[in-house]
Amino acid sequence: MIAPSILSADFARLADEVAAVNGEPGHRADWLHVDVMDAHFVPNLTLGLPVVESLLKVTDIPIDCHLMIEDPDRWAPGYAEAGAYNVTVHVEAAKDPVMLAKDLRAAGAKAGLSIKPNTPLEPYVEVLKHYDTLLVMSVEPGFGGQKFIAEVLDKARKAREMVDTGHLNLVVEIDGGINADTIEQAAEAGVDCFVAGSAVYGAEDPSRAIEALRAKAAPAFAHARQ
Ligand SMILES: O=C(CO)[C@@H](O)[C@H](O)COP(=O)(O)O
Repeated sequence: MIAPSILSADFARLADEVAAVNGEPGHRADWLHVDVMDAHFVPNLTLGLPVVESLLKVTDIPIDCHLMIEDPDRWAPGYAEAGAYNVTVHVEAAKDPVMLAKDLRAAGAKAGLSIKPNTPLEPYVEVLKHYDTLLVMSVEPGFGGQKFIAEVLDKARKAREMVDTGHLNLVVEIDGGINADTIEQAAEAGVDCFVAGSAVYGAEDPSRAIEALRAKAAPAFAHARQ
């Protein structure tokens, strides 16, 4: 799956920017990645629930909210109640991630857990049994257009192995620095869903960029599953 991140879109023309990734099958975003930043958990400020509510009115692409905020236990369920498809919180910020996953699911969303590049996976394997998505950050959260940190692929590989052996049941998603040069390595590592901001919205034709990313990932994705 390809999930364009609207962080790299033109915020003054959001509805048009969303329409630009809602093309024919093959050119269409599978999920629309929405980065919520609070200027506390990360040093950047983006958008919040009112904008997500507006986006939900203009698209049927499942909305994948990535909450880079403090106190997600308090704020994240609101995004699920609004109708976001997947709501991801940071393990470094959640106070009770197991209870939070239950709250998100009870509100009708998939529950996602994100880990920063320097956060190890192992301590959270039991917690991840309550989640539907693992978002492996391949840049420090906060800004688009950063360089891919290849070292995080070990975490994606471990997660894939646990999914394949039935220890976990989740979508492995990666976020940060994904482009035509890096997507193959991520697909080889067993990633299912690729967030791409600048590689999609920095392209002249975002829907063609999605198609190109998918074409790069597909053979490596298939190879990793042989
Ligand atoms: O969460 C984040 C950044 O914190 C991402 O979703 C970025 O929006 C990805 O942008 P690119 O690295 O693909 O340009």
